Amino acid sequence: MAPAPAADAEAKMSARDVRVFYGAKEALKGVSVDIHEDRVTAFIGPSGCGKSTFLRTLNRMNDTIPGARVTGTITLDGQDITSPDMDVVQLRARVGMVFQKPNPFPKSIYENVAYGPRIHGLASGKAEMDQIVERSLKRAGLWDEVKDRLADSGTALSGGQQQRLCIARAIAVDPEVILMDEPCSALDPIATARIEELIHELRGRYAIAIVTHNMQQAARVSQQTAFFHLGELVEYGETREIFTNPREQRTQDYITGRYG
Ligand SMILES: Nc1ncnc2c1ncn2[C@@H]1O[C@H](COP(=O)(O)OP(=O)(O)OP(=O)(O)O)[C@@H](O)[C@H]1O
Repeated sequence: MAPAPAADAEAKMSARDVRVFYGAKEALKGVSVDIHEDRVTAFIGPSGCGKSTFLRTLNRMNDTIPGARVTGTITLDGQDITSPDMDVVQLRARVGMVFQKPNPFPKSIYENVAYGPRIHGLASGKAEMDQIVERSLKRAGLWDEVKDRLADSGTALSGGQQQRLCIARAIAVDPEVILMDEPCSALDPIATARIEELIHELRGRYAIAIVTHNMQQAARVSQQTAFFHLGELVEYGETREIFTNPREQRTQDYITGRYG
């Protein structure tokens, strides 16, 4: 196999030769991908190919899985995040995550957003916290729908609203990167369209990486695409190229629906 290319100094995050083992099983086999500040990067591929496993390496969520082991280098602004010295609580504030199933805390809408800034000491008082909550909900496109009921429970919102609340919660701690793991798969088409619009609006402010099994969605929201198959990164490049002129036969077969 060719040696992994050097880290891209322009990239927000660079993964090089990343391998993930669950016990003895190698689920990810030497993946090298860059995440850029001003772009949305989509991870696509058939079920079980390792998309979510790779996404989780970017903020060390695999640390929470017993038996999981990660090798290789992953940098954030040039700093190696795999180092044992890395403060993972700080890392997960800088590299936030939104999950497949909306998972608001069983607390008020306000508290869902204020929780992170409070534990990270980002607000010096109530007025500042109110501002953070308002700004985060506005950026997540939810403010107008909830501004008159901030004390209501986050879990009482619709699925799409709950997912936007989770995005507001991620935004509230002022992250640099947002990871989204199939954020629309539990949502109806209207709520999905709303999240896709939101991803467009957030691009440029945050580096975004999204796992999706929906190729149309990858084509709509991303500028870069990485195609995974059986734990390998088969092809990575501009979304337009991947979908119109893939270099690899396996990519061609996947995007034309031959498997998946
Ligand atoms: N916690 C775990 N323990 C053991 N094996 C795991 C674990 N999580 C994932 N795997 C295995 O690692 C491989 C990659 O899984 P992963 O969930 O990353 O794939 P994926 O491409 O995101 O799939 P999907 O689209 O179905 O979510 C699969 O073979 C899966 O069974």
